[in-house]
Amino acid sequence: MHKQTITTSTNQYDVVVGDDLLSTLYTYLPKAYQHILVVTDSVVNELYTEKVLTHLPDSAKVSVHVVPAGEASKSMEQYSELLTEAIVQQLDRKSLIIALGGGMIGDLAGFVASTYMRGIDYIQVPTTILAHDSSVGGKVAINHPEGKNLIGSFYPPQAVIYDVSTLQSLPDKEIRSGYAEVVKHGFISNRAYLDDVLKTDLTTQIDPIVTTEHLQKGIAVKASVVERDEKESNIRKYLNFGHTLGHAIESELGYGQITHGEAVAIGMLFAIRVSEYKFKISLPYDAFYRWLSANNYPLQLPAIPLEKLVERMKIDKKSENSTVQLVLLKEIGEPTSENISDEELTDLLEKFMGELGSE
Ligand SMILES: NC(=O)c1ccc[n+]([C@@H]2O[C@H](COP(=O)([O-])OP(=O)(O)OC[C@H]3O[C@@H](n4cnc5c(N)ncnc54)[C@H](O)[C@@H]3O)[C@@H](O)[C@H]2O)c1
Ligand SMILES: O=C(O)C(=O)C[C@@H](O)[C@H](O)[C@H](O)COP(=O)(O)O
Ligand SMILES: [Zn+2]
Repeated sequence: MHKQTITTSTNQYDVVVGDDLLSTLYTYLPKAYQHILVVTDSVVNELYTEKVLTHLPDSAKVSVHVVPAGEASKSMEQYSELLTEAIVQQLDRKSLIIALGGGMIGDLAGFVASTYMRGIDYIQVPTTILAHDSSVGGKVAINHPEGKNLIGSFYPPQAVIYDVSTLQSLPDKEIRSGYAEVVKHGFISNRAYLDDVLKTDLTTQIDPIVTTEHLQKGIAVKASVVERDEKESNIRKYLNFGHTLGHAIESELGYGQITHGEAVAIGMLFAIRVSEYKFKISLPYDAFYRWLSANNYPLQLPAIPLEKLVERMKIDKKSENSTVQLVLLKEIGEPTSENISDEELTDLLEKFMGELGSE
């Protein structure tokens, strides 16, 4: 078991990573709760809810709310249903929400926790590789049809309890999606970590020891950023590497048509190309492309009109005065955030989409 404490200017909480933590979940709760609402999705519910329920204290009243699996549930409708559930179950200010699942559940349940009665406690119990990223740092949100995560808050959990044995049941697509964020943490932090991650073969059974090491390093990268800039005034933007285009692709194709990580992978390829062009440098675009291709990431998209992508990118939360900001790399481990005009963005996107090809 590995424990890391996240300390920001306003908060402190533990991120505990280890095997079979679901069966000792109650020992990691920061305090005793009389009333607990477990929020999970329809897939994770079948796999892990019972284990969680068996190991919560008998003294607590526990209810479960199951949301349909998939990105489409990070919606106003599910948010509203969950708030109604919290009211019906009579959760009060001393109650706890347990977000049991991947990033979709963490973001949705965390946003409910941040707004119900102006904020109640919640803990993150991540069950995907991707959620090494989403469970840490306190960004919680739902999507709007116009754009990803447009409605949300910064609201840290009381604890993150990451039982990595749950990762054994992940389908290949979700392994790929999660590893894209691991690679992102490599690109924005250091070459040795990146090179190590790009040696991973995701087409064969993942090695739990190697993956756990990758996840712990990713969590450490994320922690060091959010500890210094919790509310994204400056360096937290770097965690958005690959996301400006990635989010535009997700919302334009329709939530859930492509996974978050798969879209971010394409976004990172674009950000690398733009970095090479802007800073007259060479980055490992080809090596990264080969790794993505060898691991079956979808690299050709249905044809999307460029102006639609540009419009979507302008809605991104980093934009100021409708000017798109892209996170670029001056070199591996040296991210920067740069404004880019619509004209330049359109030209660069056109070239990149041509290079990538469409379905
Ligand atoms: N808040 C943040 O900082 C942050 C960071 C990164 C991503 N995100 C968000 O996270 C979301 C993506 O998260 P995700 O990739 O975990 O998606 P997800 O939560 O939708 O999970 C992906 C799929 O895997 C299934 N699943 C989950 N755990 C499983 C397990 N152990 N075994 C088998 N199946 C399992 C789910 O039912 C779902 O079908 C996106 O909405 C993204 O915007 C947020
Ligand atoms: O924690 C962050 O900050 C990130 O940017 C992490 C991203 O991986 C994540 O997808 C996040 O939800 C994106 O944030 P957003 O502010 O662009 O919605
Ligand atoms: Zn992300």
